[in-house]
Amino acid sequence: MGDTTVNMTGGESEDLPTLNLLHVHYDVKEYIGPWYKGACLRHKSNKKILRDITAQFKAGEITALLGNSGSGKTSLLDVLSCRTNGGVSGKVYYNNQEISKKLIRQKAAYVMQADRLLSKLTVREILTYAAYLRLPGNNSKKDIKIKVQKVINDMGLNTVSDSRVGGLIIRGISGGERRRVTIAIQLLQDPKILLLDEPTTGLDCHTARHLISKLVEIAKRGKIVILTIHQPRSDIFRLFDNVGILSLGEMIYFGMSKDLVPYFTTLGYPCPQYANPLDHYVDLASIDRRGYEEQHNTMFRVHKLIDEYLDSPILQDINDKVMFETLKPRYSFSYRRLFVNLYRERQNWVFRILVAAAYVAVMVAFLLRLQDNQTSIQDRIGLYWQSVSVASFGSIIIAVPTFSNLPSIRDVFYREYRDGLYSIVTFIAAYIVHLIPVQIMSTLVLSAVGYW
Ligand SMILES: Nc1ncnc2c1ncn2[C@@H]1O[C@H](COP(=O)(O)OP(=O)(O)OP(=O)(O)O)[C@@H](O)[C@H]1O
Repeated sequence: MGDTTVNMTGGESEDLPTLNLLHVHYDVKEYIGPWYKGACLRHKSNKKILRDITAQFKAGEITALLGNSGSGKTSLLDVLSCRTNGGVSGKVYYNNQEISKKLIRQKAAYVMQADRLLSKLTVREILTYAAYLRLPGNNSKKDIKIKVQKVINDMGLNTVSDSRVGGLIIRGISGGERRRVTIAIQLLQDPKILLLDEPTTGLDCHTARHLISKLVEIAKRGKIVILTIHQPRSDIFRLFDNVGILSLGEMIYFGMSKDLVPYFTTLGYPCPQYANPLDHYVDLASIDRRGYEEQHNTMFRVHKLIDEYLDSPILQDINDKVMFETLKPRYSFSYRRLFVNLYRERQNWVFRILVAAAYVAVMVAFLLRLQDNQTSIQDRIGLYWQSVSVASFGSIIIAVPTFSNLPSIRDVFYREYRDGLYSIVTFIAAYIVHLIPVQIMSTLVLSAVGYW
């Protein structure tokens, strides 16, 4: 599979890198009771943080995750970045490859909420030291300088590149610029996936919009950009390609931002004329805990929204896309490659043909002696029994040349299985499927000779 295939102008080619989630659940163990009882004596309970999350994030697109506090936005980013401390079930794939800590370290960068920057250094110095620490040692001084300048340009930090960052006592660059420096540090490694936990928190509306515009530009260069956000302005909402709204750890909407209002309108929740759609629908997905009745009513509404979304064509469409992109291609590529490899193994084919030809010769010699009378019936039955067993005995003979090929197939399988490219079942299924045409051909030949 190709990697980044989005061009610099934002134009997309067919094979975009994607991050797919399929029925992801995230649970943590909670210990209830006083701490001095220790982990063994305290009552353990399973806390469900995320339930049945299916989503697709594509390169070139920016996705915002929203929801009230505690809805599971940060936890979803944690799952995507393999930073969880509980049990994650379901599948998360990057480009049809199941994610692992190693893969995520290579492909993704995570920008946390807090900006931890050394106050006495300038923006350029901070980025240069970060580049020396993060980039491989074979980068020359000149390469580092070029990369630092590139991220400075990308994040629009040119005017402050030689200013000190500053801190609480001595003021330096602004809050928005500090955020952009933090993001620029992560961009040094040219990640394919950029995850940002509430990047606009603490910024005024104008600075927040400017920051999101920069992230849109970064996404257009072929990155997958996913961020969590609280109450974005409506002009910021329009910048997002996709929106995911979470409540109680479940999705109530995941899809294109332009489809958000039509989707909720069909459910009977149109957006009031002058309201910000995101504010309105995040409110709709929130639990009001001020009183029993309010809590009961809002809980009921949220569960209804979750059920509606689970039955929606939007989720069905995402589900189909994720299934298609994760399971089918790997199966078919595994099958196709095995087939091409085995097809080109001439000795394998020669043996198969020789076995079939030898058996046909025996059969013909035997059949020629048979006559059309009562005594030959027993011989004919014996011949048919023999023909049935030829497939299994033939396979044992054919296994001799196949075994010479097995070590390489086995080694490739172990490597790719460890990399999470496919499961054992997929590989065995591909191996069996590739044999079907050969088996059909040889069975047809044998049956035809037997019949005539
Ligand atoms: N390791 C953990 N152990 C126990 N509970 C956890 C753990 N991680 C998350 N949670 C709980 O899961 C829920 C979701 O947390 P999360 O931080 O993902 O919410 P959020 O939507 O990002 O909230 P906020 O907007 O306030 O940051 C919360 O109730 C939180 O307490």
